[in-house]
Amino acid sequence: MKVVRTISELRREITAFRSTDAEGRAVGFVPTMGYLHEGHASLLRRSAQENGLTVLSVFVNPIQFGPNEDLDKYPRNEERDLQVAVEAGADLVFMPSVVEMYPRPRVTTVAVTEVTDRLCGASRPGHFDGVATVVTKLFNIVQPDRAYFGLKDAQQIAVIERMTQDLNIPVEIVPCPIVREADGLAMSSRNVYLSAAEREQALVLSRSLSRAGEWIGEGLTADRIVARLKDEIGSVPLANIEYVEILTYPNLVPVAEGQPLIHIGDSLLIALAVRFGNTRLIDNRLLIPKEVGAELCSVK
Ligand SMILES: Nc1ncnc2c1ncn2[C@@H]1O[C@H](COP(=O)(O)OP(=O)(O)OP(=O)(O)O)[C@@H](O)[C@H]1O
Ligand SMILES: CC(C)(CO)[C@@H](O)C(=O)[O-]
Ligand code: BAL
Repeated sequence: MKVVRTISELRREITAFRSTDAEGRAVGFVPTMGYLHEGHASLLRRSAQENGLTVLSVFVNPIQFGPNEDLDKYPRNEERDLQVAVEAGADLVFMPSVVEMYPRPRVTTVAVTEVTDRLCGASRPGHFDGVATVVTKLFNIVQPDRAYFGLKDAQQIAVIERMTQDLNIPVEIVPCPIVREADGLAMSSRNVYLSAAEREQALVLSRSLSRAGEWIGEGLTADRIVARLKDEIGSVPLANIEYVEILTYPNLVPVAEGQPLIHIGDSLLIALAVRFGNTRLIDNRLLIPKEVGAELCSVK
């Protein structure tokens, strides 16, 4: 595994791979903000299985953080990241500085509308402009055949899929299932911020999302299920709900009112963002039509 810090070095390595790989194998790309965990490792392993070269980027992208967010304290550990990366099958790790990625004042922004109107797009203004802009830059730098993203950030996948279609970026977006701790908590670099009491109470997120599947089976409508989720999460003393929403996926629009969800033909996303102290956690459950009311959709 090789570590590179400049765009020119990275391009040299990828060009060398493409021009010398006798079988013409594909380039897979896993963009991250580092502090790697098993969720990131699952994306790397999948890429390593499906491609001849797996490129990992580790870059805490300042332009996707709001002014009062956790950019300065976002967890970092380069040494551990490299260990996780090598074990999961990364071939090339791109760890650029902020100056390497943004060498001068930026006058260009990639803005994706509509699919960013709700959920994290609404609660983190400007966040997805920052994500779409850096992901476009990274796609242009790496020029991968496939890029791997986790469904924990389901809206991010919807945004990037739409962006690559609208802008004809020649990359296949591969959505990958959410990896959870044994007790159900979705893995996240931000879990490290949680106190023991917050960590314990945060289990309400995965627990209530599982119950929502049962409520769909009982024939409840979206507003009833949202109300029940809010009651269940709200009853946990340390939880502060930012949003709980049920939307169609990947268009991310509200479902028709008054209709039992079990009868809706679209894929559905049940998504939530909840604060425990200063830590903002997200989690979701994606259901595909034949499985509405039954199993969690797992994207193969
Ligand atoms: N638990 C998980 N399962 C699967 N993929 C994940 C998981 N957590 C993060 N990812 C994916 O890893 C990629 C990089 O995400 P990122 O580095 O922001 O990690 P993170 O743990 O989500 O961090 P945080 O939520 O604290 O920002 C994204 O595509 C993200 O969806
Ligand atoms: C895709 C991404 C690496 C862009 O900074 C980030 O939003 C993330 O880690 O999900
Ligand atoms: N995985 C999402 C990155 C962020 O929270 O900024």
